[in-house]
Amino acid sequence: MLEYEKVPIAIIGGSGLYDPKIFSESKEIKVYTPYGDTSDLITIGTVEGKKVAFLPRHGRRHRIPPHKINYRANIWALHELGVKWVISVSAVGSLRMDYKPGDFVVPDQFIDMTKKREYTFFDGPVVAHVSMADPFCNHLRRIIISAAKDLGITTHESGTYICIEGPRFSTRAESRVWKEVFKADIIGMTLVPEVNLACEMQMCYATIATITDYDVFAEVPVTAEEVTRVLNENTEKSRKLLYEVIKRIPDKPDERECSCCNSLKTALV
Ligand SMILES: CSC[C@H]1O[C@H](OP(=O)(O)O)[C@H](O)[C@@H]1O
Ligand SMILES: Nc1ncnc2[nH]cnc12
Repeated sequence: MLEYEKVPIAIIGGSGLYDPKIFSESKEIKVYTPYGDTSDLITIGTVEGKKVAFLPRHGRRHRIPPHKINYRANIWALHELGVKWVISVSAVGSLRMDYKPGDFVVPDQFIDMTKKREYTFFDGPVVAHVSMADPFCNHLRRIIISAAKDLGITTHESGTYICIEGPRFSTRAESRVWKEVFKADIIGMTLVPEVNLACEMQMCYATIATITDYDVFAEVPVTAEEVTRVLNENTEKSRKLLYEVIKRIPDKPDERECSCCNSLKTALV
């Protein structure tokens, strides 16, 4: 078995974030997994003396659509590197007027409307049912929220992310259901099963959701063109925030103030 150097923190970059541009020195490595290829090579760099891995979930040239991402390979590879903290960045649509394009959200819940993905590492004979009551790491969420506040980035401290299968956007009727019946706050296509799998690997996982558009409940429906334009404006803010968050992550894994590291304790059958 290959031995990789240990890296405690990882960033998973979403649409628009293909290079974090925050590393003082970096190199690229390939990590082999039983599930096949990761979305791209993994960059390992340093931020203020801390080792950080970076993986763009759609690949560097955005060549993998959300329903084709090899989520299991990505999370397995990060686990193989010894990652304990995963900060993911995702472009999202807003389902409410007071969550505006350009604002950030740190989601605390999700609703899964995906249809055909690989959701677990436990396909048998070992069976596990991890708790998803609180899917995101509250310790990491608090670090992100306080860093964003200190940087003056308009950030909503909670929100329910509805994950659709994609790659198409929602119909107006669907958007109405997500907003008015399900009461979701933001919408995207990638959080599930990324967060589930990170949880199964007992990692602390939280998301910086960057709002690019009002979903199709708005008068002028969302387009990929609109998303891309706002994305570019959000990316610089994401980089600043990531830098600040990494600085504040505790150096030792036993300083984690959450139960993510024990998620399998009560899950195995
Ligand atoms: C380019 S618009 C739709 C695309 O953007 C989001 O990706 P990510 O979460 O990786 O930033 C959304 O989920 C879709 O995959
Ligand atoms: N409105 C939207 N629906 C789904 N995914 C998105 N990603 C960014 N905006 C989105």
